[in-house]
Formats: sequence, C-alpha cells, structure tokens
Amino acid sequence: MSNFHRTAGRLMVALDCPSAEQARALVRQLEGIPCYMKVGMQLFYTAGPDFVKELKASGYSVFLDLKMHDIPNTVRGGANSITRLGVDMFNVHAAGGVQMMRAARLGAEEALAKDLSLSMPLIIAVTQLTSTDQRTLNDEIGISGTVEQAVTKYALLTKEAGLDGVVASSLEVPAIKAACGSAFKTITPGIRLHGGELGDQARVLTPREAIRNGSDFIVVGRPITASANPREAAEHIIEEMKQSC
Ligand SMILES: O=C(O)c1cc(=O)[nH]c(=O)n1[C@@H]1O[C@H](COP(=O)(O)O)[C@@H](O)[C@H]1O
Repeated sequence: MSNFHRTAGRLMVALDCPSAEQARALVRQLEGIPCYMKVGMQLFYTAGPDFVKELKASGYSVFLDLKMHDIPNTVRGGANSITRLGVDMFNVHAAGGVQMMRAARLGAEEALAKDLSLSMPLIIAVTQLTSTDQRTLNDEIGISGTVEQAVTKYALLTKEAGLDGVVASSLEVPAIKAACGSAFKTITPGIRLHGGELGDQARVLTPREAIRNGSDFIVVGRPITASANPREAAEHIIEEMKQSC
C-alpha cells in the first residue's frame, strides 16, 4: 500500500450536508480519495439509513456519528440497528457510563450473531466535545480539573467497557495513549489548517500536528466541505499528513 493510501485512510470527511443530493455531490467531488465518510446527525436525520447503505454499496468505509447517550437498553437497541447497516465505526458518549457503553457492544454482538455476513464495527466513545474549552468544562458542565484529566478519565472508562477507542481533540492524544495504550484508537476532530477559521471548535490542531501527536484518524468537516474546491482541500490535508509520518 502506498504512503498516500495509508495516510489518506486516516482521513475522515464529515459529510455535514443538509440533503442527500448535496452529500452525493460532495462524495462525487472526492471520488478516488481513499478516506472514510462520516455521516452525522444533520445528514442522517434527513437521508437516513438508505444513504448509509448507498455509501457502503459504493465501497466507502463509513463512520456513523450519532453519539448515542441514553439508558443502556436503548443504546443496546440503537447499536443493534446501526450494526445491521454494515457501518465500519459508530460512537456513543462516554458520559453514559460503563454499563451503557457495554450495552452498545452487546447490541452490536447480537446483530452479528443473527447475520454472519456482518463484521464488528469499531465502537468509539466521545470524551469531551472539541467545542468544549476549560471554562465551559468547569463552570457550565461542572467537571473539575483540566480538560486533559477529564478526557483521560473517560478514555479509561471506555477501555474498561471494552470499546475500541475515543473521540477527543488531538491535543489529548499523548495522554490518552499513555493511559490506555497505543492500540487504543484515537479519532480526532477539531482539525484546522494553519490560520483557518476556528468556528465553534475550541481545541484544535492542524492535520500535521494531529498526526505528529499520534492521532489514528483525523475528522475534517468545514476545512474541506466549505472550501471552494473540496477535492484540492482534501489532497492538501493528505499531503500534510503524509509529511508528518
Ligand atoms: O464525534 C464527532 O465526530 C465529533 C466529536 C467532537 O468532539 N467534535 C466534533 O467536531 N465532532 C464532529 O466532527 C466534525 C467536525 O467538523 P468541522 O468542525 O466542520 O471540521 C463534525 O461533524 C462534528 O460533529
């Protein structure tokens, strides 16, 4: 496998689009770039499971980002339905606790037991959203300590629950890997090009910095989707990632 393909395989493009048509147009522009496609709430709530199946039928790896956070029984059912879509990765909130995260794995296992053609998706837990800064964590959410401490605690809970890794900012990746081991996956949004608009993201790094920090995957939305040329933007990001390897 070429270095280009290895590094591009660590890019996840957030298809945060208001319609299936717009998402399809974006996917067409990115054709041939071997990235994951991330389907989040905005697209899923309008285009639904059919769009996920369409991406899978076209050969894409899909991260279904619905951030489940509910009672264990409901998350178990949700994970079962999501796994039956054949996605490669999905997520829950670590704040739901160990029992809830274990229920997500159980729901996925139950889906697999019923359909042997399915494979086990990676199940990932969101630690602290990358839009959360230190003040918000302490004063609004009511969690004391540093963001890194809060993220590491949730990462350890995620590992205890038997999930595959966490979503966090790449700033926290060294601490997560030190606490949970290098095989524990880190999926990092909050990626911005040097000097780019932060928007609502608080904890950000560039693609180059994220890969240097040890992120397994970087999640990129607006730096690609809001660009005048999404394909060029994705290629530029892959180039940056390649230089960091
Ligand atoms: O789970 C996620 O993917 C996620 C977690 C998080 O802490 N922060 C975060 O930004 N995301 C998602 O990553 C993407 C980032 O998009 P941009 O800020 O446009 O690059 C969005 O689809 C978010 O929903």
